[in-house]
Amino acid sequence: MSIQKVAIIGLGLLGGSIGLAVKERASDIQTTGFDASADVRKRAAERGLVGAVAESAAEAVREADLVVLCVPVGAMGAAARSIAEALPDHAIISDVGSSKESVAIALAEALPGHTIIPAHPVAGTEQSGPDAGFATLFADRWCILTPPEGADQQGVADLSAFWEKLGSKIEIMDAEHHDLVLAVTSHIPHLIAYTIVGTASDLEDVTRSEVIKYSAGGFRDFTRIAASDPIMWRDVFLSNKTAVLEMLGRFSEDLTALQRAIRSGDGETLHELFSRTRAIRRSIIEQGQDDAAPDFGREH
Ligand SMILES: NC(=O)C1=CN([C@@H]2O[C@H](COP(=O)(O)OP(=O)(O)OC[C@H]3O[C@@H](n4cnc5c(N)ncnc54)[C@H](O)[C@@H]3O)[C@@H](O)[C@H]2O)C=CC1
Ligand SMILES: O=C(O)C(=O)Cc1ccc(O)cc1
Repeated sequence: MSIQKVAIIGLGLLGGSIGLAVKERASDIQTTGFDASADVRKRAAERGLVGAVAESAAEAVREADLVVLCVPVGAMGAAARSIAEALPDHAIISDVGSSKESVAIALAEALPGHTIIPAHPVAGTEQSGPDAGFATLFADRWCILTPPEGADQQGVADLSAFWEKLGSKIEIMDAEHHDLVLAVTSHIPHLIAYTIVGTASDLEDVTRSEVIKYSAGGFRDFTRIAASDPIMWRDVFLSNKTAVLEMLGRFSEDLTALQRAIRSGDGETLHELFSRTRAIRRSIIEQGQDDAAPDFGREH
């Protein structure tokens, strides 16, 4: 069955972008939306992020074929519970959370018997809120679906077709693998950015004005990432604890090896690593995926 009515719960960057992308690229699909914040609901209505802004989560989902939960991962369980009584039996429940195993568990607990197909559009910016969304966010970006074992295949096909209409490329993998891969490619890079910007601001002999004045180089890229939403990222690290700690262990070992190379004057080790990483950056650019690199923010 093709999806005709989509309910979006959470009308910030991701929810708003889905609404705008549907309006621009799949205008035959009707959208309703709800956000727990009255201010966000008001702004969402002013910007026309969805066809209709509902006054409750239940009202938003009552006729939906697909519900997409676009709230911080720590709020997925509560958002799912808030739609439980009004959810049509046939509806697909999905989400856009940055971590997948814990979200899958929270959704399955809140909505037993429903078709749940978690997803993660690997597309975003450091901005958040109802003014941050834009229609092209998902164009040419991966959307990773993590259907649980035995998931309804028609539902997976319908959800894939929905994301393809918004311009995404689809990949399917299990939730545990997703969480390991994203720990390395997204979560730890954010943790490193939060750390380096925090360390610089803590240094007593580096004044705040010097940090700003000399931030034209690599530090500036880190400050963009470190400006990402604090609630969203708190929830990502708490929910993807196992994979992040596993990958952080490996990262610390590699950092210690570099520390040793610097201390012992081992230029060969440094040069070999930096050449390898330069080749990785170049191959990302050759594949037309340079937006996925640290300088990720796009004008919109
Ligand atoms: N920001 C990014 O670049 C990306 C974020 N994600 C994921 O998307 C999700 C949403 O992130 P953003 O849109 O960036 O956040 P956002 O902060 O822009 O929007 C989240 C919205 O959810 C609302 N909300 C919170 N709890 C709610 C509830 N129980 N019911 C209804 N509304 C509720 C908030 O009021 C807020 O307006 C997160 O799970 C995040 O991990 C995924 C890909 C990229
Ligand atoms: O702004 C950036 O650099 C990002 O990395 C955006 C982003 C944040 C979280 C995701 O789960 C996916 C993409």
